[in-house]
Amino acid sequence: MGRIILEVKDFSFKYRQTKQKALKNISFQVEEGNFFCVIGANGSGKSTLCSALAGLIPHYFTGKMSGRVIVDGISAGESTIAELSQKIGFVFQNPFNQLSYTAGTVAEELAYGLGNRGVSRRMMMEKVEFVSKLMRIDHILDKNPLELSGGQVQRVAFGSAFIMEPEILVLDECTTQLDPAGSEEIFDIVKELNKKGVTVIMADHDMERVARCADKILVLEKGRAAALDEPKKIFGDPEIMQHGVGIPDYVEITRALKEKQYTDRDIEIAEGPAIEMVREVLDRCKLN
Ligand SMILES: Nc1ncnc2c1ncn2[C@@H]1O[C@H](COP(=O)(O)OP(=O)(O)OP(=O)(O)O)[C@@H](O)[C@H]1O
Repeated sequence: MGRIILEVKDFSFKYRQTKQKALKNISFQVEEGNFFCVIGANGSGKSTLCSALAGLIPHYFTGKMSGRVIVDGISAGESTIAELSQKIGFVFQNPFNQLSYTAGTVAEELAYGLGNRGVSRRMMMEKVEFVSKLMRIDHILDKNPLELSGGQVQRVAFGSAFIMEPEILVLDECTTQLDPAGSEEIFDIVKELNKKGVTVIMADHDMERVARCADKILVLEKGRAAALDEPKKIFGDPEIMQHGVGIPDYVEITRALKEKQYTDRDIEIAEGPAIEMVREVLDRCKLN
């Protein structure tokens, strides 16, 4: 087992305005370099968990909290958001909430966090240029962030997170404003960063994407951890849909082939191996 970079210990949280707890006794560990996904029905607590990992709980959202979130040895509850931001970058569902609202241009918005870190002006400009090209926003660097479309703001939010070169990225349904092609383009960048060693924690509704990316999956159900395992075990469990989550199409197809005894292979969760299985079955049908 690799080094544990993030640990959640018996964590519970209730927003001040609500009666029910949004998270109940959640415990898990994330290994450095892993791609860790969080899935669950609407309202199951995914965003609340992401907020706790990024330190927005308890520093921004108030309520009743117990248990601990430990990020690379630091207790999130006892350190500041500024300290945590040295280690964690996040992109949230609503990118407009992530704008600084003090920057006059996209370039200033991207450089905002670097300014707080005392990075030299030359270095800042180099980094802004690199990240803006990566996120394909180099043509809007002089625009006011408040005049951008949702998709552009989402790209700026990603750029602002990437520019800080965090060890951990927390992504909460972070491509809601992008079209499918834009969304895939950004996930290719996220996967590339993950390959280079960045730990990714991602809440997402797209089960194909989760199955393709995740090393481990946490299933939340009404604020509780309903399951925690590798993708093949999670999606291979016939009971998984009872927790309010969908399964990738590839699992449905390969499970049907297995149940109807067209194959004795195990279910597949990803596109490539699932297509291979369907081909094998078709070839065998042709021979018979
Ligand atoms: N800022 C908030 N103030 C009060 N209650 C909140 C707040 N944010 C979330 N909640 C409540 O906490 C519970 C968990 O919500 P949360 O947004 O974490 O779930 P989710 O799994 O991310 O849902 P979705 O998939 O719809 O984004 C819900 O009952 C929700 O109403």
